[in-house]
Amino acid sequence: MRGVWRVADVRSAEETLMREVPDGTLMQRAAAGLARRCALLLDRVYGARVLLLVGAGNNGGDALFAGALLARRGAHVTALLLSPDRAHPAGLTALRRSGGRVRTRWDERLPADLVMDGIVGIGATGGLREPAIGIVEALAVRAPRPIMVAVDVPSGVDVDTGAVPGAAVTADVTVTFGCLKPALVAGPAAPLAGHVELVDIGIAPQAAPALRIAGAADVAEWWPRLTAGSEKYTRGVVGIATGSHTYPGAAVLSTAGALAGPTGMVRYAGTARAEVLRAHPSVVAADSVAGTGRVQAWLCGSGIGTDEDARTALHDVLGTDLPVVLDADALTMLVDGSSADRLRDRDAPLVITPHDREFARLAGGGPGSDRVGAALALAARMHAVVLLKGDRTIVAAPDGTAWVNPTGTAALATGGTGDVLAGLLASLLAAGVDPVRSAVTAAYLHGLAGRVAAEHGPVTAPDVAVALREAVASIIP
Ligand SMILES: NC(=O)C1=CN([C@@H]2O[C@H](COP(=O)(O)OP(=O)(O)OC[C@H]3O[C@@H](n4cnc5c(N)ncnc54)[C@H](OP(=O)(O)O)[C@@H]3O)[C@@H](O)[C@H]2O)[C@@H](O)CC1
Ligand SMILES: [K+]
Repeated sequence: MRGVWRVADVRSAEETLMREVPDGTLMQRAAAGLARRCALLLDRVYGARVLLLVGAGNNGGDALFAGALLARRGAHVTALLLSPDRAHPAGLTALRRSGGRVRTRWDERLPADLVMDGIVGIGATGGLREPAIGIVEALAVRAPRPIMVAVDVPSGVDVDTGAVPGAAVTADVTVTFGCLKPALVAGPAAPLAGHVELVDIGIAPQAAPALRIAGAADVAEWWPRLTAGSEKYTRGVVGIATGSHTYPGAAVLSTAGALAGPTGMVRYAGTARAEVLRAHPSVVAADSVAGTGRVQAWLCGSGIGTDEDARTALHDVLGTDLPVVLDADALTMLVDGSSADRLRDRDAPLVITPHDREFARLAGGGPGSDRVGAALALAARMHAVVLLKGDRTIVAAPDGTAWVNPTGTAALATGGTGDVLAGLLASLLAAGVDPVRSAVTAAYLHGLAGRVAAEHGPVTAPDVAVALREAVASIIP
């Protein structure tokens, strides 16, 4: 698991360490790491043209010191000072001593193979300001486009939320210091960071992380293991109440997702029985939730519709004392409040998997640009684990912990992939995995499956279901 920390926690960790090391040490470590990464991005440092965009704070200081290191290796380094009176004095001296040049006016002709964005870092408030906006826009359309390296964070993003309040830098690479920050991994800011490289400068935040990122090792650890004594019932049985005559595909896809999971058996309940059995002969099918044998968790929602039968299915699922995943149509049915008493009376885990429009219906407004904050608020209100789908899917728990999924891919933005995800998630719950871990694991493997499927061309939801097995096999020993 990797942690992601907010600015206040980074600052406090920085202060702790600064009491132990000589002045300027952290900036020297940051600049050395930054210069090393920039050198790797350039074909050749000697003779390369490097442009530093230098703001008024320490972020600009990092850029100046890194520029000095590159200048010593023969790069032609020019620093453009955006607030000439406030540029980091020691950084400026170092750059000048190393042969770097300093400019205080933007000129379209300033050459650049690589641009270092040291406009603003964790001291940012609001979007970029002039003259930075004009300069960043001009560089973004320059041909050939220079390599854009953001120092610590892309300038212009809201570091704590990942919102992008105005103009911002789009980086190819962000070299960040000490620890990851929310804007590098979540919200609309995350894609602006490009490839994120972490430079260890010795800080170790003590606070709980604002966000967590699962890795393959976590997923492998959480996935239930088969033993010699395993049999279908001990592995868990998952119940799937999805799809209908009108939408049998949703039933087939969510069942496929469940079959890729760790449970030993899948029971289907609903009117798409025939289609499910044709596609997946190992499934045991019934017409209704009430008529289904014992299961350890339920998935209810996608393609089930909102008619009387669908309402009965939702009512019956929520009437159990089992973990439940609600998706799509089930979320729509929640909004009218008719299941409120059932929800209130439940102690068993509930996981909901909305996309933005479903989220808006449930929460009374869309997630906005603070997606983590919005997901956490809904989780607390509904006493449910919220898996908010997106390019960087968020998993938020009622206890205030939040995760962001690192494996997402745009290839998954196609109809039916959410059904596969929900099926897998329900299977993990039925196998006894804790609800947050189930949601994080399902999102992780679903993202990997999307990537695997995309290697073979345009992706459809059935491709993702097939690729899920390969994704599981690549992670689970
Ligand atoms: N933490 C660590 O361990 C280490 C941190 N280090 C580095 O220090 C950085 C933090 O430095 P910092 O605190 O000096 O703030 P910083 O980000 O340079 O910005 C402040 C200046 O920007 C301005 N400004 C604000 N918003 C703006 C906007 N939207 N658009 C334009 N300008 C804006 C603001 O102006 P003002 O509002 O005062 O007019 C103020 O002058 C950190 O990100 C990392 O790179 C490393 O060196 C070593 C270890
Ligand atoms: K920056």
